[in-house]
Amino acid sequence: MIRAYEAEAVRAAEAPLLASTATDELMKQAAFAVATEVLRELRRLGARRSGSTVLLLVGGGNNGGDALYAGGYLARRGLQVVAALCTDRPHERALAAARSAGVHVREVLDDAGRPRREELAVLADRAGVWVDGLTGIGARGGLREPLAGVVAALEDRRAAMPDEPTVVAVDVPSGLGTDDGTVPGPVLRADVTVTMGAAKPGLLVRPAEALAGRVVVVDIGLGPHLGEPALSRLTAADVADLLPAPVATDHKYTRGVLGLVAGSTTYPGAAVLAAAGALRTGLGMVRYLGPDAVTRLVHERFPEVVVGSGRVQAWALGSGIDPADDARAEEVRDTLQRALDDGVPAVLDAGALSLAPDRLAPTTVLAPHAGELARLLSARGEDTDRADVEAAPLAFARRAAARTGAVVLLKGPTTVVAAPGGTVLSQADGTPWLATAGTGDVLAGILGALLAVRGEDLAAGRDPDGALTAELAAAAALVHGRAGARAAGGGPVTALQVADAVPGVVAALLADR
Ligand SMILES: NC(=O)C1=CN([C@@H]2O[C@H](COP(=O)(O)OP(=O)(O)OC[C@H]3O[C@@H](n4cnc5c(N)ncnc54)[C@H](OP(=O)(O)O)[C@@H]3O)[C@@H](O)[C@H]2O)[C@@H](O)CC1
Ligand SMILES: [K+]
Repeated sequence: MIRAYEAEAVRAAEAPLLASTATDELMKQAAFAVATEVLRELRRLGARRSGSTVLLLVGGGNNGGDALYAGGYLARRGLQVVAALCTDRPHERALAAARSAGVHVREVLDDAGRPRREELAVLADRAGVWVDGLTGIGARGGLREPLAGVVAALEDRRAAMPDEPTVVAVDVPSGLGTDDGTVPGPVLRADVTVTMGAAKPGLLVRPAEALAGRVVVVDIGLGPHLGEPALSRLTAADVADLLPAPVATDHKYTRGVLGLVAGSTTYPGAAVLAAAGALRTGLGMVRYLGPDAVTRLVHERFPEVVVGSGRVQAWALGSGIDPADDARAEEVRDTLQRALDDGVPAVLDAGALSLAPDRLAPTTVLAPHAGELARLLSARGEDTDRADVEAAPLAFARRAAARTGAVVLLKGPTTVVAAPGGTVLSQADGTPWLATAGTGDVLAGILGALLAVRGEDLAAGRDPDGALTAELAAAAALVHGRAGARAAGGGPVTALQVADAVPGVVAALLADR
């Protein structure tokens, strides 16, 4: 599990260590890790960058101190290091250490405190690696001047350079929404982010995540002082632990039965895709409820699907359903109400989202994309649209979970899952090729199967804050993403191919357990 902590929690965890260690000890550890990563990048870049300098971008806080100490280590290794001071109050001890190690220091603000763009451009052009120590977790809101101007000038310069430099961010890319994953203003996009003590939520959710590059977490001993994470990301090992493999005494009812209300005469394929997702994930049985024509199509593909109602451990409702079809809408509403009354978990996507009652259960998963989430909240009196959600998916997933009392799985290039009890997860396991019709139906099937096989652990109030439900939703996103990547193999992929790749993914996850 990758655990991410907000700036305040990291500060609180640092406090006892700062009190008990010598001056700048933690900062030197952090700086050493940054220097190590810079050297690794230079090695990776090889001869192309030999003789090039390292440019330190130094702000007025401890983040700039990290960069200066890192520069000192690099200068002692024989590299040409230039520190561009973007503040009139640099960290004094770190600056002295950098100077005595041979770092060249340049002031890049004029007397009025504005960035000297030409001088900055010359320094930027000469450097193969930029170390971004402008601001870290101490910054609040979008970057102010002069740092906003410094970042804008550097981004302009980078765009004009034939050979882009490698940018190594100290702790977080400067300007990024550390806690909320937003991009509130100019941000210096990084290729590598060396983050201290623990990951931060903004490094694991869009849109900020896309500007952080590869994230390296440096252990500076905060572990015992950190509490509950603000956000987590499941690894393959975590997902393997969540998947119960069948045992010899299992039969189809103990393995879990999923009830599927999906597909319509307008979108019959959605039922096939959701069934495929569920069956390929592995469960005892799928029961299908739908129109005859769709049932025939499902049966042609999957004769093992059982038609008609009966006992189930979970429901998947909504894929390919037109909420304007009154009879079908009624069926979804009735089924959902019974599930809620009986404490049976359910996943709702597509057509079922607009049919959900105001309040749901923590074992109900709503699986919207950004536009659907905006409509869901708008229907509950909030004035919001797709662009708002895409700009702050973490905040909106949380808000929707709080508002509905359900787990919310917000689909996107990174999937955000929020539970009403506060658990939040994000998964980025897929491939852009997954943005194609029908893959959402497959995801609903995968998640439906996971809810069914873990149905006993979710039944009748056993997951009161939605924490396990949220983990299963995140696990479904991982399985779906990996299946997409496996099926795509770097090229286009269709939804049914994604479903067909799921058994291989599940087998690989279980084999590594
Ligand atoms: N403590 C330690 O030993 C350790 C600390 N560590 C490191 O310290 C970092 C945190 O350092 P920090 O708390 O000094 O804050 P930091 O991120 O440098 O920013 C403060 C500077 O930014 C400025 N500023 C603020 N908002 C701004 C804005 N919107 N736009 C523009 N400027 C803005 C603010 O200016 P001011 O508001 O004072 O005018 C001030 O100059 C952390 O990320 C990690 O790298 C680790 O290595 C572990 C050991
Ligand atoms: K930074």
